[in-house]
Amino acid sequence: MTEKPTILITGGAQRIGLHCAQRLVEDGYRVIITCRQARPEWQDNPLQGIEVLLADFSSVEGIRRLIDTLIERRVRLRALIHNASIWDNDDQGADALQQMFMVHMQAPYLLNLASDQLFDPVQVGDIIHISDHVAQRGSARHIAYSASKAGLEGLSRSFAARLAPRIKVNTIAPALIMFNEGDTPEYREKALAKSALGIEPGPEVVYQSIRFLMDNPYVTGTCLDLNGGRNLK
Ligand SMILES: NC(=O)C1=CN([C@@H]2O[C@H](COP(=O)(O)OP(=O)(O)OC[C@H]3O[C@@H](n4cnc5c(N)ncnc54)[C@H](OP(=O)(O)O)[C@@H]3O)[C@@H](O)[C@H]2O)C=CC1
Ligand SMILES: Nc1nc2c(c(=O)[nH]1)N=C([C@H](O)[C@@H](O)CO)CN2
Repeated sequence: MTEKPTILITGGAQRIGLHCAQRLVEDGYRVIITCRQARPEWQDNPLQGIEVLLADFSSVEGIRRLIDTLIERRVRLRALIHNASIWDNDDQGADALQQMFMVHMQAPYLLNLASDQLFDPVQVGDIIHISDHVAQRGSARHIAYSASKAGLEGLSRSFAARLAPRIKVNTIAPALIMFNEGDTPEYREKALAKSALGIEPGPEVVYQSIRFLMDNPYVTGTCLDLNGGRNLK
């Protein structure tokens, strides 16, 4: 029986990453996700068809440990989705920028540099970076976050040039996709009003964007704006 193509999603234990992992399993892929801690609910309800690798990107050692594990297991990736992210304000100053640099730039950078040992040498592969609409415009309340996401978009363009034609490399830049539990009604109303379409679309639209990029043989080095017309207001 032919082996299922494998997709790695970083930070895939919750929210957008987990939704996309579950949808890709439904599509017939073998999916590996990373997280820092296994969820207690997995004891009684293990994730179906999803392999979990523990990985903490707050240190270079933690990133390299993940890469070494993938190489030791001779994983051959069809796609690598850089989804892991810290969304925090700038109250922690230097630590905020350092940690967001590690997660949004250092981890994608080191994993992408290892792509010749991680991807199937025969079939075309995809690397997809999940950025944010604010990367290109800045954000007064999330300076380190938007700057590190802008760095991620720069990495994406450079790796697209370096890894072509074997691996397509792209970015998806969402605006609001899904709120967090603690978001107040006032915050939600304000956030919805920022885009022309004014909706909280949910994680399916990110999955649809991933499938578009994976299924299209002629798209690399691009950034897919997934923002509900946030730029129109
Ligand atoms: N939600 C939204 O509306 C929007 C999201 N995005 C982007 O989409 C992507 C997914 O968003 P969302 O699902 O809300 O993400 P989350 O805020 O839920 O974070 C995703 C995962 O990142 C992982 N992560 C955080 N720090 C580290 C670390 N040091 N090492 C390893 N993993 C880490 C966490 O893993 P762990 O399980 O270990 O805690 C977490 O589960 C992100 O890149 C985000 O920036 C962009 C615009 C809007
Ligand atoms: N890692 C994360 N990044 C972002 C999140 C999140 O929850 N985790 N949320 C947003 C918001 O949706 C924002 O776009 C509007 O509230 C942005 N990035």
